[in-house]
Amino acid sequence: MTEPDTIEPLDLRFSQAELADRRESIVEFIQTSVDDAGADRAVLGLSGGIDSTTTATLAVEALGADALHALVLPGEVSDPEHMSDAERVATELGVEYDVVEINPFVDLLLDTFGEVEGDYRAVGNARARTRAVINYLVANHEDGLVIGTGNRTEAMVGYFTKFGDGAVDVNPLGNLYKQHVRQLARSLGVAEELVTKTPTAGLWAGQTDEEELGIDYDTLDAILALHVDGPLSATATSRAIEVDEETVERIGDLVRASQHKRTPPATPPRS
Ligand SMILES: Nc1ncnc2c1ncn2[C@@H]1O[C@H](COP(=O)(O)OP(=O)(O)OC[C@H]2O[C@@H]([n+]3cccc(C(=O)O)c3)[C@H](O)[C@@H]2O)[C@@H](O)[C@H]1O
Ligand SMILES: Nc1ncnc2c1ncn2[C@@H]1O[C@H](COP(=O)(O)OP(=O)(O)OP(=O)(O)O)[C@@H](O)[C@H]1O
Ligand SMILES: [Mg+2]
Repeated sequence: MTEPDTIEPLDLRFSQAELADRRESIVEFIQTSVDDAGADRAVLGLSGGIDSTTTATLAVEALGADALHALVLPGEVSDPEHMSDAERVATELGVEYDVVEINPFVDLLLDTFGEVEGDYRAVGNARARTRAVINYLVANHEDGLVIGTGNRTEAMVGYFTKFGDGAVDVNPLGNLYKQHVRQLARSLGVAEELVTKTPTAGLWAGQTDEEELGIDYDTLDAILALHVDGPLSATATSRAIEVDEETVERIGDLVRASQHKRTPPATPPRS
């Protein structure tokens, strides 16, 4: 286990005792969610990334390998190495998994709406929503819950596709910042190359989260913890972690603008 000595600009990692508590409560949460829903099993998309690897590992701890069905869903722009990492994770965890190519579904959309071709955001989000359709097909058929992999960092800035990878029944990692996910993954024995792999949504060629967001995850975690979830003003946050105030304000704007993704669809008042 190769943990860095410290994390800049703000080390938010848990103590070993806190981490053990979090792990226990997440495992219990998965068990209770499936039990309370009267479900038999759980379905989860595996991408070869750290969020889905960690979630799958905890889901197996909670439910047993026999109760998890993993779906590896490559698309035209998926990195084949990530897909083989996903298959390796499923095999090592001993869970049933299917590999389903999403290209035919997405191609059908592009054949029908030719003008969308080249709109990488619209097409990328359609890839994420196609995966959601497949996850729910299997969940319906097997009386399963769809287990989400979203963490607090991406949820807060709306860095997910509405009704795409955001279309899930529960989010076990939803209260963890990205650096917590890495810490938890290491403690679970997830391979270091998966922990340190560059995070990518894999929605278009060459996409990386940090490049698209324009900020690295450790700085983003710090701004969320101090300013958005915490009491510090933008100015005080900027002083505390030596990030310019515009960046802190920009993150605050992303949180406000993505509120619609974290709440049920709005309706007009009843009277
Ligand atoms: N104020 C408002 N109230 C109600 N609805 C509102 C709205 N503003 C937009 N909308 C709706 O929301 C839509 C935009 O949301 P959405 O379709 O999600 O699209 P959008 O947020 O533009 O794109 C998704 C973002 O998440 C990233 N992503 C996606 C999937 C996975 C990951 C990852 O980390 O793995 C990251 C992706 O790279 C991209 O940056 C609009 O087209 C509109 O329909
Ligand atoms: N090719 C894929 N096959 C199956 N599921 C996928 C695929 N790509 C994305 N997903 C699902 O969408 C989720 C969101 O992607 P996201 O990139 O945020 O997480 P990750 O890939 O697990 O980790 P990282 O953020 O480090 O890349 C994934 O965790 C996974 O459940
Ligand atoms: Mg990813």
